[in-house]
Amino acid sequence: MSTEKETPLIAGLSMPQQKPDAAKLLQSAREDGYDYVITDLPLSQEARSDVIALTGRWWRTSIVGNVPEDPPEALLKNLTKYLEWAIHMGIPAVILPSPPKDMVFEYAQVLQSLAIDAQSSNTQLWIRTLLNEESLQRYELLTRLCDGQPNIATMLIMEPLKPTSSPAAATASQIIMLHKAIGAQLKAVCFPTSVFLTNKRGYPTLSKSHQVLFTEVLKRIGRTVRILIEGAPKHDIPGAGDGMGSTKCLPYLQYIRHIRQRPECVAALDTEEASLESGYLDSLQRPLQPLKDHLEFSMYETFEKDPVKYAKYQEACTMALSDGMASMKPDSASPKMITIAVAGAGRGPLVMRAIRAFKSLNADPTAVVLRVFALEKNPSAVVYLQSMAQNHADWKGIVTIVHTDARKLTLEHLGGRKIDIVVSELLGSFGDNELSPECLDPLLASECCKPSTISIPMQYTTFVAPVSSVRLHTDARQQAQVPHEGGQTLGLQRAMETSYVVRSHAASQTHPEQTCWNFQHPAKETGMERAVSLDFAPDATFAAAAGSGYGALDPAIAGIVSQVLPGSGGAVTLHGLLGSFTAVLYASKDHYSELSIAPHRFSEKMFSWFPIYFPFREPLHVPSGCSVGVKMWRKTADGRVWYEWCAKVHKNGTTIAVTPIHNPKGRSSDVSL
Ligand SMILES: C[S@@+](CC[C@H](N)C(=O)[O-])C[C@H]1O[C@@H](n2cnc3c(N)ncnc32)[C@H](O)[C@@H]1O
Repeated sequence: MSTEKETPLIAGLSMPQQKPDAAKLLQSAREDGYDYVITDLPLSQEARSDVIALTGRWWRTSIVGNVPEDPPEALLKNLTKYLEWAIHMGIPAVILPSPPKDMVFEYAQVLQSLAIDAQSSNTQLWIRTLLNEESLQRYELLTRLCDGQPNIATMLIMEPLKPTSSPAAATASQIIMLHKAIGAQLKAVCFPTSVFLTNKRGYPTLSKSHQVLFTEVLKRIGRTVRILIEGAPKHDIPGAGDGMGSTKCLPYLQYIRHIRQRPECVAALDTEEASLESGYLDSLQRPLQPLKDHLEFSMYETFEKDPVKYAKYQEACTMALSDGMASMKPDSASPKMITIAVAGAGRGPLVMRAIRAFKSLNADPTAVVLRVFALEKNPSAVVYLQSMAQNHADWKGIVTIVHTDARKLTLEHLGGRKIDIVVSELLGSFGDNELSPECLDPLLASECCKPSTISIPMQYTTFVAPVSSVRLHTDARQQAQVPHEGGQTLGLQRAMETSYVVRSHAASQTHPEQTCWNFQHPAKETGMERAVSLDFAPDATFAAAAGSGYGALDPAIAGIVSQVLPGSGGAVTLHGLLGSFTAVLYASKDHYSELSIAPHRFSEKMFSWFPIYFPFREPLHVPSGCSVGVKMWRKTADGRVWYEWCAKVHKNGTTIAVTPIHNPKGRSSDVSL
């Protein structure tokens, strides 16, 4: 199925020999199917025929400006003139040279004030960046100097890859750098016509390594990335394709489209999961607080579309029921009753799955029967549950709705019956951050439960990893200005001391995640507070990008990137921490069922949870060979739970840099009990 229309590949063409006549180039490029063309920007007072040939609409939609690679001094002198004109014309994006080697500070100074001006015309500034450490570091320094200015982004220039004795290792190190670029606001990828090889039929094709890199880009940010073909055509194929234009560049576009249509790219971009997620993609959300707030109907509906979560719960219920039935002593007098309480039933999907699990075991009704209590504190959801209990054939006579906070359940609510199995889904992206422990522990310790009562989930473990992403950091900073409750803006301190749920393709996890802490039900440890110190050593540096880890990583590529590469502990800039969790729903001698969003064991195709981002107030630079120490706390007091976090950079026992402790006393963000 072609989905070209829904997710257009936005491709542009740059043919330096045809400049400056953007009007002519645009006409033939569009006939060939390109969406936009690149033209060198004029210096003020330079006369150009295309300025009068094209109306403003074309400049605003179909032209990307290019700042020529002048010598450094001339570049700095002319930058303002070039950009003033682009801003005046409302050109959507301008491509700029990489910062000159010894003039990054000077370049940043001019660029930052121009970028602020360019915001008025929504003009993005794309900095040419090569896929090598030096070029990426220079770009990163530039963006740090420009203080995460949101309209400064990177355009990656694909170069011919050097022949190497180990192509897999070469591709792996390129992928690591690619992930860094994606985390650094990658907006466009440029293929010079010279990187294309020629296939047997004379058509352009990319090397295997370039194909892997490009596929990775499409899988991650294919919905937003711009593609650019640059340079004179090198493949002259008479009568090739159906393009009408005279650019002879159609075969390059056809090849790019061909890669875009590969199943792995289409799968990553066009599944229902991807379209449901797209609203969340790279957009920071405050975590839900289902205990304090009442969820809306549409939110329950969205949750219920998850193809994995409920299947896993049904699996776990089946395991628990079958273990429970196997251990029952036969009693001919009356059937045994198994009592399940669903704590936080919402609209009832877990009730349904518990019933289906019981039915799947084909138990003899004279020997065992099921009772289900659906506990819910949201009055609107209770209305729905009541309707289900009265009308759904599978629920009638089995399900009782109890409108209560699970912490306040009494034996009276249950007609004197104690609970055998508590099923709940009170989990957040960081496992315990929707206060599952605070809700389940009182219930499991109450008169309603027995020492043998089983909880599904039985336990959950929280993970954390350092993350590099200019994009996430910039977006968190922007939250400072976004009006929140009561129309108040958050302010910078609060914005950077708040955690955000985000499905990000623009974040690269720099080290494998490590275990933070764990909660078990029934509780094995007393107290709800936790603290952990973690050390992320430099030699473990890898680039299993957070985005991909969450579902879309090609196992072949995952195999490559998770290798520890020689010299891979290079310098990196961290922008915060990425949290995730794994929940063991049920485990026994014979059975095991879990769900997980931890990148190392992600439950494929599950989209109920996205990772949680804890920002650092300022980016933290980690020089090559240094370790990162992370400390996190879960604190509780006065009916509130909150997290505090900080990090340090150290080498051989000496601390080189630290972040402040974020969110002390929960002054900026917390979860209400
Ligand atoms: C994340 S939703 C899950 C709903 C449903 N089980 C599902 O999977 O779609 C959590 C539900 O638990 C309810 N909830 C949270 N804390 C609760 C508590 N202490 N007692 C009763 N219900 C609670 C919320 O109102 C919400 O309906």
